[in-house]
Amino acid sequence: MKGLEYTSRTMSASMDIPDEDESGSSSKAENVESMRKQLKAEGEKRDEFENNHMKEALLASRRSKPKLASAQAVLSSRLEPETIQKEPFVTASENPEDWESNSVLNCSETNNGEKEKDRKNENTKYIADERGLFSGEVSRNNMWRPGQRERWRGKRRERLEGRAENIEEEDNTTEKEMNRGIRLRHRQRHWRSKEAQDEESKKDVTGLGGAVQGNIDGDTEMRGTVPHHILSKVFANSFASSSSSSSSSFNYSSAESDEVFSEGEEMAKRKDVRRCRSWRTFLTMMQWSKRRQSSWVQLAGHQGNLQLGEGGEVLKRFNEVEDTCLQALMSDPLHQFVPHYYGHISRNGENYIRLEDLLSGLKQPVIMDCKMGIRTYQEEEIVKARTKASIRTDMYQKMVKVDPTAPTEEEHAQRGVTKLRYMQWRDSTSSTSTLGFRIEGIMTENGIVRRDFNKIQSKAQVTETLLLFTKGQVHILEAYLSRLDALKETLKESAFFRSHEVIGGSLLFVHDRPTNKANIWMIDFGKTTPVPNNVHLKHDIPWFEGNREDGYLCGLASLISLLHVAIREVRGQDLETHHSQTEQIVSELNQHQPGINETTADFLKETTATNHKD
Ligand SMILES: Nc1ncnc2c1ncn2[C@@H]1O[C@H](COP(=O)(O)OP(=O)(O)OP(=O)(O)O)[C@@H](O)[C@H]1O
Ligand SMILES: O=P(O)(O)O[C@@H]1[C@H](O)[C@H](O)[C@@H](OP(=O)(O)O)[C@H](OP(=O)(O)O)[C@H]1O
Repeated sequence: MKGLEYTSRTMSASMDIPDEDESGSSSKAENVESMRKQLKAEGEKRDEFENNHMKEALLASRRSKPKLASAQAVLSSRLEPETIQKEPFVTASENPEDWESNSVLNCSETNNGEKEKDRKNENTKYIADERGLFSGEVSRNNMWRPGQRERWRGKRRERLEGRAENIEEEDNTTEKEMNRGIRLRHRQRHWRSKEAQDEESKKDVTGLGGAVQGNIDGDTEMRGTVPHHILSKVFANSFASSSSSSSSSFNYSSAESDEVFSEGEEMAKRKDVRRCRSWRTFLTMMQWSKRRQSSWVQLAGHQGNLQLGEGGEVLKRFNEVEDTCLQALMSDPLHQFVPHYYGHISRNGENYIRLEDLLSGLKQPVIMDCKMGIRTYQEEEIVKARTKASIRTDMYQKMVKVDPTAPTEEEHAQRGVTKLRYMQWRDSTSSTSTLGFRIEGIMTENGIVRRDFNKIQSKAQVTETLLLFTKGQVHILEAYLSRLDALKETLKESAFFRSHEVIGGSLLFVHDRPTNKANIWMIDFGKTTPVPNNVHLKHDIPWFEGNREDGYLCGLASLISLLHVAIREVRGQDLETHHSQTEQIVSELNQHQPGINETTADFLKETTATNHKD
């Protein structure tokens, strides 16, 4: 698992924000204060300018309705936005690489309750600070000590171009204070973004819908809001990480930014640079947007049920059962395994659940959807089949396509089957009934989607598919294994899991080589229902009608066990290769040094075996 990073909120909670150094002389404090004023004034102008372009960009993007790639599986965004999502805009690294990788890290934020509370308090403090410190007019020229301005400009340019680490390394207290000023501002913006996001989520949960217009609390900083839900989140993260880490890499570079401005030219050039930066921001934003939209895919499930929202979130057709579950899950230990729930939204008369896009920030996601449980139909389906069974032609056709001999004579004659019959047949011909899960679909690194796993049933076939999915990369298999172990532990503590029959829920496996991330998420709660208080589900015992058992833990245990098998297989193959290589070395040595004794040969074999094991 070395080197592989989880994208879970818990494990990625490393989005560190630098501690403010409270010490310092009063003159330094004055400098910082002046700096803040300076930054505030500059920032407001720049924000206004950039936001105008951002708005144009968003309008243009709406007009052009960005196409979503991959004909097989990617859904096109068919919805016209009615309203604009309100999120605070946070300027950020212009390097889209940073945005993407950090967007995933953003997730970490919701997991650590105490830490988050502290940060929020801190944030409140910063907002108060800013209101106090940044108010009033500032005369720029009297803010600078001789030479300080040039140094600062140089450093600022460097920072924008990708040498943030140098700034940190410079032993110049004044400039460090200045950078702290910037970080303070970025951090403040970051937290405002988060607060506004939280605020919006709350409104959504209470049923007010996702779209809110206007400023929050009349805060003047909110003038700079950009109606891009995810972008602001990503920007915020990007900033938090870029400002927090001295090793942040800004790969962005430009010809203009290499120039050193003279005093006289300074203002005009700065304006130009800002304009260029705005356009660059716009272009990179569009590129980013196009890229991430094209990587989103609906692998399994009802085609057309899901789509990528305007703001980058996933919109799933509203289902009250699922909505209720997601709300409950947000305050359950399982929330770290569930996409973040942002409430619901109405578009063109249709209601949607807004969910975190689990592929966001990934460049070449490889995905697998495993439907969990020893059955995929609810008990009510049995009742329906007994009472008012409707004959499904579509299901008959799906059945015949997989196995023409599957329907009975009667079913052939009526060219239809009941839903229960079809679902039971699906469960029994796949690994659902025996292993407690089945593979629904896989998308490979090159975007090819495969859903032809209907007949994969035996342990050997599943193991082979797991190896195909991970390309036999042990560190990925191990990362998944570890995540499943963590899920198993969390399920034991989950009140939600104890009290719900989970039918048709999936585990979404996602790994991404370029960003070195792997994760497993619980999705699809459309058929997850609470059981009466007197029913205590075990999730790992056989089902019979009435006991509501779903066998979710059977499926999890099978998956864990098969991942072990897959790992052993890869290791075994590696070991075989190592053995044959060692044999070859020994025989070559023997040719050159005929006296090589058996102990040396054994030692060599043993060493390669031990190395391999490590
Ligand atoms: N939050 C998410 N982020 C990214 N992709 C998602 C997300 N939720 C779902 N998907 C994609 O959509 C697919 C289907 O999701 P889901 O199982 O929730 O749909 P469904 O229509 O309810 O499925 P079913 O027909 O099995 O009930 C998943 O396989 C996955 O590829
Ligand atoms: O995967 P398949 O073989 O295509 O079969 C579908 C699958 O079992 C879905 O889970 C089920 O929807 P529900 O989970 O919502 O019942 C759907 O029923 P439906 O056609 O009645 O929607 C089936 O057609």
